[in-house]
Amino acid sequence: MILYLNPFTGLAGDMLLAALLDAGASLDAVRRAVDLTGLTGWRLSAERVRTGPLIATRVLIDVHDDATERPASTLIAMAERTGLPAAVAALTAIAEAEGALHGVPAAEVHLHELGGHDTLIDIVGCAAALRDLGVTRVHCAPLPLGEGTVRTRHGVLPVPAPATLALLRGALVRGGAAGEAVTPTGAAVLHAVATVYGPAPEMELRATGYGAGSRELPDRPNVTVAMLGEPAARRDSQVILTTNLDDVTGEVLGYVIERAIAAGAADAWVTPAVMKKGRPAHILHVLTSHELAGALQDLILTETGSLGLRRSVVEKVALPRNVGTVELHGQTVRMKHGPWGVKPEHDDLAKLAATTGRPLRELAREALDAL
Ligand SMILES: O=C([S-])c1cc(C(=O)S)c[n+]([C@@H]2O[C@H](COP(=O)(O)O)[C@@H](O)[C@H]2O)c1
Ligand code: NI
Repeated sequence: MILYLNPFTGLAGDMLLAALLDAGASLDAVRRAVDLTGLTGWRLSAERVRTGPLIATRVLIDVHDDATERPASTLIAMAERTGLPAAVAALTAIAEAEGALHGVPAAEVHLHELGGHDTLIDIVGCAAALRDLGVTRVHCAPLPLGEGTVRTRHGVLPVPAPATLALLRGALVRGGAAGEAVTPTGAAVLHAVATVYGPAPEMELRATGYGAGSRELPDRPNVTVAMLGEPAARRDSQVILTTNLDDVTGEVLGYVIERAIAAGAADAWVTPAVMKKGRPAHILHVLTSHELAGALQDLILTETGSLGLRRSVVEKVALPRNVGTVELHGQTVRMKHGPWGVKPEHDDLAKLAATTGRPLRELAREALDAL
């Protein structure tokens, strides 16, 4: 599952967790993960709230008699008990950022506000929610940096907070948004899951979630928006390279097709044509990924001697398929299962026909019977 985030007014750890819960993550799964940390006396709930004109989810964290500051190493050890690598990575990144900012080794960092229970619950909660939703890739629109100052136990700091900025190295950011729009906790989770910044990836949208922040804004809902989708693999963008050839032998055409396939082309073929001046010719077509298009273009031009070709971007539609096998006359034959039925792999049948001397069509029937 792909997650695309629109940090409309910003992104804090609690807003991200709320957005993931609103998009369908299980609150029980999140609570079970937090429980594994060994933290005691905490309660986590989610409520539907109005923020501006929108209804969104807000998370509420309630903790009794807990420490409000901790060494970073304590939080990391607690996160390690959850078996959630993203939670450990996020807390380790906070320790490293804080260590670099304050000039102490990461292992000796003592966290103030960031050492509280809410940091642990937000980070472990986000990691558990991402796992529960089956998220494998996170994309995010440019993050609004906010402006002003923030009062911390370090004293007054600029916004974005130094820890947030350190955690956002490599991220796409933009101006705008009021106050502390992105917090170190939100930035740490984005960092830990190797977020890709930019426009929404192509995906089939499955669910959306609105995660509310704690502040009310005068003119807009204070939300982070989560969009969940499946990769749009069935509509893969590819390139077709074509060139008209009236002075190339059949031998060269066959050779170029073989070389193109060996170089990774998805397919290569020729069609007959009658060109200008009534010349009989062939059109060579090579279907390829964008990545291989350059190399295949060079191959075609070098081997055919053509002075040019056409490139067009096409949408390739591929139905889902699985490959199984059957054993036939002591050999393995691959069987392609698609939505339309099953088909034996021709290359395997041809090999079997060569070694057994049996007719190809009979072997195809036997392979289907062997299923
Ligand atoms: O706790 C520490 S050491 C701390 C460091 C810094 C630096 O930028 S350095 C900033 N803060 C502020 O604490 C809160 C934490 O907010 P979360 O929502 O991420 O829990 C935030 O205002 C930071 O700017 C704390
Ligand atoms: Ni700090």
